[in-house]
Amino acid sequence: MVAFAAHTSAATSHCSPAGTAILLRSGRRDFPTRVSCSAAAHNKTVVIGVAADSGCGKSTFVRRLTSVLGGVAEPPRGGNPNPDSNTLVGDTATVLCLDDYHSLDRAARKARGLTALDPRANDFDLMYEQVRALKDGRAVDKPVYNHVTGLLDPPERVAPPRILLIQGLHPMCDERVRDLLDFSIYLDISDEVKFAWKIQRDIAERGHSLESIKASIEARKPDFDAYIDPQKQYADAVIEVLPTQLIPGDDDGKVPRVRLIMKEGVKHFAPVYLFDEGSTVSWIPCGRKLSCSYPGIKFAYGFGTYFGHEVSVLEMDGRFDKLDELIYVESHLSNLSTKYYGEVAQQMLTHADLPGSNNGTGLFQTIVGLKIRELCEQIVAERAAMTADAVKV
Ligand SMILES: Nc1ncnc2c1ncn2[C@@H]1O[C@H](COP(=O)(O)OP(=O)(O)OP(=O)(O)O)[C@@H](O)[C@H]1O
Ligand SMILES: O=C(CO)[C@H](O)[C@H](O)COP(=O)(O)O
Repeated sequence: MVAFAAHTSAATSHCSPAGTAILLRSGRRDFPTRVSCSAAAHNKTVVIGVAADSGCGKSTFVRRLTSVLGGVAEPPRGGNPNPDSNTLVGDTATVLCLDDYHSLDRAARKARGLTALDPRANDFDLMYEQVRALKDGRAVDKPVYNHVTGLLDPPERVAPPRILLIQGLHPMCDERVRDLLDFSIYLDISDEVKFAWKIQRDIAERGHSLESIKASIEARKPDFDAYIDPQKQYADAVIEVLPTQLIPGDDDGKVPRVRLIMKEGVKHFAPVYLFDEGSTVSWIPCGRKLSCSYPGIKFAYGFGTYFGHEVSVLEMDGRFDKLDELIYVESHLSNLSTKYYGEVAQQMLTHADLPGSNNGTGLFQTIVGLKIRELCEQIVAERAAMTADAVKV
């Protein structure tokens, strides 16, 4: 049986260095922060936050999520779009990358000896003002951080969408921004797996050396521990990725053990369960209906506490051999928020090319995407009913 370890209950870490960061303003204040009215009604935009360190799967998760929400989210078009924009705009959802709120460009960070993870390199006041404006139905002129040049480009206009996804290093760091979120997710990748993913990507795609990758991870680690990692205590759902326990000593991340930690009591979010809600289950599905090559697959489900919150935890260790057999696993899970039988399996097959599609990272990202779709639909329906009631009165 897998132990669902309790985490420390006290929230001792803070995202801003003692008494300073979030009120610091930078040269970025020259950027226009004006907002303008649009047709969207007050507080109609649902805001979802996705937090993780760099290279930990935020973009992959957002791709799965926007696919579940419907339509394709693409870089902005029309006007004079910035080809290096970080924004994605779809029929239902707009995705903002919070790197756009870096207040110091690459050279200024280097000169001041700060990493992009440090709140002093980011403008949380502007982030709050603009997320608030979008949530209230007002368009904003949002700055653009250019990852190619490392410079701050002129702002781009963002209209209020039905669903706003804010993804990046700090969606839950500033209390004011955190309070605007209708739901939040933290992607918690263990050091061993993060290192393995980064090596695979940065050596294969970016030509970096092993030593430079190690050095860059080490350099960011103190700020990661101080400002990024503490956000997980606020998340409604956490996807934790750890080395497998099926192969002793294995830590290359190719066979991950993935835990979906779901807070109890979150409005519009009923945690997923395996077999029987409220029980403790360990399940090896390999056999006639699910092919498993070495080292096999093991699921677990149970309860625990996470930073003082009651949570339920679904865990998968191992890899799928054949994605088209996934429906067997799906049929044993409940509260999936699917619209038809087999929707999880179908989504996984559609995105079979994305990283993690053959293991618990892809499975749990897909499930969280479906839960978020239902949550958004319920919030929109609830607000519409409240508006209708107010009109009657
Ligand atoms: N589930 C996964 N399994 C294996 N590798 C993964 C997984 N998710 C992400 N990766 C690796 O990490 C890389 C970065 O993923 P992704 O672009 O989704 O992360 P990100 O957090 O958006 O990164 P960045 O902040 O650097 O833009 C991928 O190219 C892949 O190499
Ligand atoms: O953490 C990051 C993205 O999530 C980047 O490191 C950060 O945005 C700084 O960018 P650059 O690599 O262009 O200096």
